[in-house]
Amino acid sequence: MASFLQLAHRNWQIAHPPQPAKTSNALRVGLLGASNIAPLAIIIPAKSHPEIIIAAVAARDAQKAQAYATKHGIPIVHMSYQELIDDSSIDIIYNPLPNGLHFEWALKALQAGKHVLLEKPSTSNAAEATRLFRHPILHKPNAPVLLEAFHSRFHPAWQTFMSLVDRPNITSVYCMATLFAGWLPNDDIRFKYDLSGGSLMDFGTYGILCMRDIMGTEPVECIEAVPRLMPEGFDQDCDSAFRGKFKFPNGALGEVDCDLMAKGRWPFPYLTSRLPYICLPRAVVTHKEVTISDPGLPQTQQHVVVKKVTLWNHMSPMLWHRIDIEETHTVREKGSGREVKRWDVTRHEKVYTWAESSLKKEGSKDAAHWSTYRYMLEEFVDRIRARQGKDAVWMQGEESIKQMKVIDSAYEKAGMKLRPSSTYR
Ligand SMILES: NC(=O)C1=CN([C@@H]2O[C@H](COP(=O)(O)OP(=O)(O)OC[C@H]3O[C@@H](n4cnc5c(N)ncnc54)[C@H](OP(=O)(O)O)[C@@H]3O)[C@@H](O)[C@H]2O)C=CC1
Ligand SMILES: O=C1OC[C@@H](O)[C@H](O)[C@H]1O
Repeated sequence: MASFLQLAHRNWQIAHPPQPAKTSNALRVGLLGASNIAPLAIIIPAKSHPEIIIAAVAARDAQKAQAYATKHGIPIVHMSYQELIDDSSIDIIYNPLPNGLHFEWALKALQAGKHVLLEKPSTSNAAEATRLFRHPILHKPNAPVLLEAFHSRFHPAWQTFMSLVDRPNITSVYCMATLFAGWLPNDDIRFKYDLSGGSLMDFGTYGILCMRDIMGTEPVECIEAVPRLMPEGFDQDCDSAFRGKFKFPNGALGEVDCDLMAKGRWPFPYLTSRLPYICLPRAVVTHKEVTISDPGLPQTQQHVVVKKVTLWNHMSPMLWHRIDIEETHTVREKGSGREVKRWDVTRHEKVYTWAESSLKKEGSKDAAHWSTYRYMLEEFVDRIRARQGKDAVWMQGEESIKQMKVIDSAYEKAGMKLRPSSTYR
């Protein structure tokens, strides 16, 4: 009961953060589109950031833009995306348009001298990502800041989980996320090929990022790719689910499993004490057996450990998460290999703020109401102000390119078309 109240309180705080006064030089953000995600991803996080003002919104439909602005207290409404980008009072453009419009509107915003917070996946494919992140505009003095908004990696739970992984000894990584069928309509932007949809482009991007981050290197090859296409009558170039297996240079395997129309894999309404875990998004890392020093043992015996580390709810750890560290210890005879004894040790960690982490983050001002998006916003502003600390978390443009290369490789392995490139230059 106490932990349920804590969970409810934490989530209430995230939705209702404190609202300190804005500084006189606060950065002004313009929103492209009256999107579903902006309230969670930037409008609410901005409330508690003294240096961020949500100043303007533009939507294709003026009435929709006006209604959105009124609902969220946004002072300026623009009649078109271009008008927003041309607004000289705006410093930052937040781009949560459908994936297929990310490249064009991010580049237009950069060309207008704006910083850009760009929703994931950054672009439609690796060719676009390369053009965008290696654009000369980003490599001149005082270049604007461009960030692919992979919010989850900014959270201390993810960083702490990563510190528990023993990279050289990883044998496999499994990242999964599902959404039950019916949550998204069949004509959602995520299921339209022309808008660069697909489950791999959506939930799958988190899995790919987690896998790459955990491994700390790039896969050599996508060795298996199993898409489930949209139902008949809908866009058959789009995957509603995707499972991809990747081989890494040290032989380790990575598997990404995502489903935006899951049936029978979601626990509701058959909740039992065990089931809630079954379909929760998670990242699981298994390691090979390692020998550890155990001075209490006779010379003829050895002590080995196999470790598995799981982060439950890796995409939205601020709502709830748990890190499981499970170790299987074995003592065996060196010569014969005979097992002398075996036991399991399991511990759990929860890390909602840096103060709860075994890692330290110098100068962090975080608080219990910070979501993954709020952590990211802090780093984004610090980067714009050129005051990022030595422990700064970031997503480099080159990583965004690698991310899209892995996605492309999986679509190619599945025999599917790559998502279409924009003709904008
Ligand atoms: N970081 C995160 O946690 C999340 C990120 N995302 C990402 O954010 C982006 C948007 O997702 P979400 O907010 O759910 O999407 P929405 O369905 O709300 O679409 C976003 C906006 O796209 C605009 N749009 C422009 N052209 C089209 C078109 N042809 N068809 C439909 N919409 C169009 C609409 O703008 P207008 O108002 O002008 O009509 C709409 O407001 C995606 O890239 C997604 O991957 C999504 C959810 C979570
Ligand atoms: O990024 C995302 O996170 C939350 C999901 O519901 C959504 O489909 C996805 O775009």
